[in-house]
Amino acid sequence: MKKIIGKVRKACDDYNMIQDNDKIAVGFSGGKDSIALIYALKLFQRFSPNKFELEAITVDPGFDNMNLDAAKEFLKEIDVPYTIIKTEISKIVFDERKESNPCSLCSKMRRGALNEEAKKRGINKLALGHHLDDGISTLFLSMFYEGRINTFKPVTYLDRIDITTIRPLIYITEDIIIESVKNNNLPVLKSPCPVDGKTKREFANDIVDDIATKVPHFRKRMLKAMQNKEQIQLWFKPE
Ligand SMILES: Nc1ncnc2c1ncn2[C@@H]1O[C@H](COP(=O)(O)OP(=O)(O)OP(=O)(O)O)[C@@H](O)[C@H]1O
Repeated sequence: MKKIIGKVRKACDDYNMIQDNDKIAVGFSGGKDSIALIYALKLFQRFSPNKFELEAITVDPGFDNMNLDAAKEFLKEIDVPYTIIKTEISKIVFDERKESNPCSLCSKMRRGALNEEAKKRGINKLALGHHLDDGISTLFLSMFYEGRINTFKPVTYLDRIDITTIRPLIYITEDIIIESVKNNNLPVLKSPCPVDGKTKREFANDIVDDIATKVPHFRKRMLKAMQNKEQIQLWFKPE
């Protein structure tokens, strides 16, 4: 966890993610990334120069096989207040709308429910568990499927609801998260989603993994490229 906390601290410093008196809620799916994020932020809270409150919120999409008992127990143990919002997202997305691309609507509805609950609870920062591999695969997906060079930002201000989204795991690769979750015995919920493992995201993740076996320091270089404001050379047409 030390490695993760150090990089969380660096990301928070580099992008001014946390200020004094912030009320931060972690969007907690039950998965490895968000549980690692909660644990890292809880440990970071002890020595962070900026004092902040921390809680966790889960949007329960309504899958039959989603059991959050172990997560509840863990969050109680580490003293992080926890809210679960029951929704009918899975029924709407899979049974009623029978979406051919369920991820997009599901994620929109989840984000909406999460933002709404955060607002209700007086939260001003919403922390999400996206890590470096997610940043790279999002960049690839946007090029492959949208024809633009784009990935999520480390910090995004949502002016409609006056909440800032932060992503403190952006400097951490997935393998470090997997190792840390295992070493610390964090209770990870297996994804209850029926399309888990079969999405475009997994396709992009596989490409990232494949390139990383062939290109030395691939993820580090991609991070550098994503942070590099100066050396961009593309095919812009003259104005
Ligand atoms: N049901 C949910 N309730 C609350 N927050 C969520 C939920 N699902 C996802 N999130 C938040 O959005 C982030 C990105 O979601 P995504 O579905 O891509 O999950 P992921 O990359 O598999 O991460 P995790 O391992 O935390 O599930 C998660 O890390 C988490 O912070």
